[in-house]
Amino acid sequence: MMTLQEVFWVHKPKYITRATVRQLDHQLSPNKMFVVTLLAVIPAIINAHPFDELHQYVDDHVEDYVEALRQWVAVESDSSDVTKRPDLHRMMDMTAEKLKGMGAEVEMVDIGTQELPDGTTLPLPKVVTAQIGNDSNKHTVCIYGHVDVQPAKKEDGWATDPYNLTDIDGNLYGRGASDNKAPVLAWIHAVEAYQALNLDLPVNVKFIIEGMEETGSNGLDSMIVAKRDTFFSDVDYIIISDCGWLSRRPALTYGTRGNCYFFAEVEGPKQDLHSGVYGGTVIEPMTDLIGILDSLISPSGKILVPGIREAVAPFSDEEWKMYQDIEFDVDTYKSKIGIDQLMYNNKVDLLAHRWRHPTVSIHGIEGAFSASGSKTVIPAKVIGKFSIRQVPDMDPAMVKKQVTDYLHSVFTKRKSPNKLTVTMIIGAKPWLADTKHPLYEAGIAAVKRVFQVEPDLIREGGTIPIARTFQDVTKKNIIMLPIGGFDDGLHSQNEKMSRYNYIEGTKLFISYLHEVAEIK
Ligand SMILES: C[C@H](N)C(=O)N[C@@H](Cc1c[nH]cn1)C(=O)O
Ligand SMILES: [Zn+2]
Ligand SMILES: [Zn+2]
Repeated sequence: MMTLQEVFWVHKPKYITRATVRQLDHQLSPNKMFVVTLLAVIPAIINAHPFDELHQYVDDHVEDYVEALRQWVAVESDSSDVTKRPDLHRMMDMTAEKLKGMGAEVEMVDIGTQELPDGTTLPLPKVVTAQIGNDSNKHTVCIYGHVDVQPAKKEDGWATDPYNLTDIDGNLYGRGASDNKAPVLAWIHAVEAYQALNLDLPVNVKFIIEGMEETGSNGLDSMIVAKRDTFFSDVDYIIISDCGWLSRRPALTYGTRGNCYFFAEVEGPKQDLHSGVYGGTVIEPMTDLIGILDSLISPSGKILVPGIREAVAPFSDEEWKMYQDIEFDVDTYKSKIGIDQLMYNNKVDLLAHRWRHPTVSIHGIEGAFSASGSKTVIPAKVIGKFSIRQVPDMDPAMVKKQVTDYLHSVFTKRKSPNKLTVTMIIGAKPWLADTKHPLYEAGIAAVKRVFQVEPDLIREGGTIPIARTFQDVTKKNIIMLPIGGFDDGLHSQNEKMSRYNYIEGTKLFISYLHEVAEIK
């Protein structure tokens, strides 16, 4: 006769823990009334809920999780600053070590070099891939995240040192805390919790953690293509947690905008000039640049580049209805960002322009005088940096041509002797998922278990450059399962991750792994 332990591992009831089975087996196997007793205990065993055990484990390890985040935030892994590249390499090593420490099969994949504007090359940070579990009877999920960050300096207006995680009133402040270090750690801790309690992981788990997301995921597309028939061959689903909720209500994300990032360089005299001595005689590169940048968008937010607005997929009644039902308070939004007047006054228009319309943002001008104080200079060469967020059905290749042709035509009308060069350095496509896919049902169930509410189904205005490549190359379904708060201040001063979102988010991931395993 089978022991109770064997019976249960064969039939795998939903909520059984190994510990419970071992204990009962020890108590019951000598009993001649085995079958009768077994029938009697089944309901009790089925109700033995490992989530309580797992969630308790998470609650017991909060300070360890905060310490792990502190160590990661301390690394200035800014992918946009080449002088920080050694820190970025160290960050990738730390990520690999953490995954190795939990018994994962880890590889650090060399994705080549990056060409800098001066023609020199620099090694890209290696991509960390990892695998935990290889059971062909289970689904396999691949969790994607990034451990590079946006630039941050205390002088930018941070209240605390951006690289020293600071705990104030339950919020953990630090660059990269929410984007994307805490969510990556939360996934690792979710898997660790199963392991620590000797619970069978419900699915096989793979990780892909990169270090160039914030600059457009350089080198990652080709790695995905190269690994399509190896690393990805047994992956069923891809999970990304690199975005935030829209309100205090948890959310599942089904779309991201893409991004086309441009450099417009205007070159004039061979060096900077005294504005008193030369001003009025030279045609200034900065004036030309401001003129062409001003031609991109009207004060009311209308994109003026011909062809861009025409490419946008129409806004359907169904979408309008969906947006109408989403929890989003316009006044809270305004007060969180500290403005009285927005481009639009109503919720639906605001959400639509945040998620499913393109927009132009002007980010900065390299070569322009920007320090405090007054310098009377005519900069000789300036590079305007702007981006256009992409939505269905825009095509970055088309946008590149539209923007380049348009800026040259505006520049030509100025009859300037200066030289204009337009380059598109990032061309990331938008991504959209099918919310009817069981991955989303699983997300709803996991959110309900942990937060006792239905999640909102939302889109993300930001870009996860690799999302669309994952979809197009691997043909796997993707879900975005955010745990960031709506007010985390990504890319901004005083970025934070709340303890609540970090810890309850870890529990959400624990539950989600279980729900994904249930997908037929
Ligand atoms: C949403 C994600 N956390 C993020 O911040 N992505 C960046 C990626 C990007 C796009 N262009 C350049 N970098 C973003 O949306 O800005
Ligand atoms: Zn991110
Ligand atoms: Zn980011």
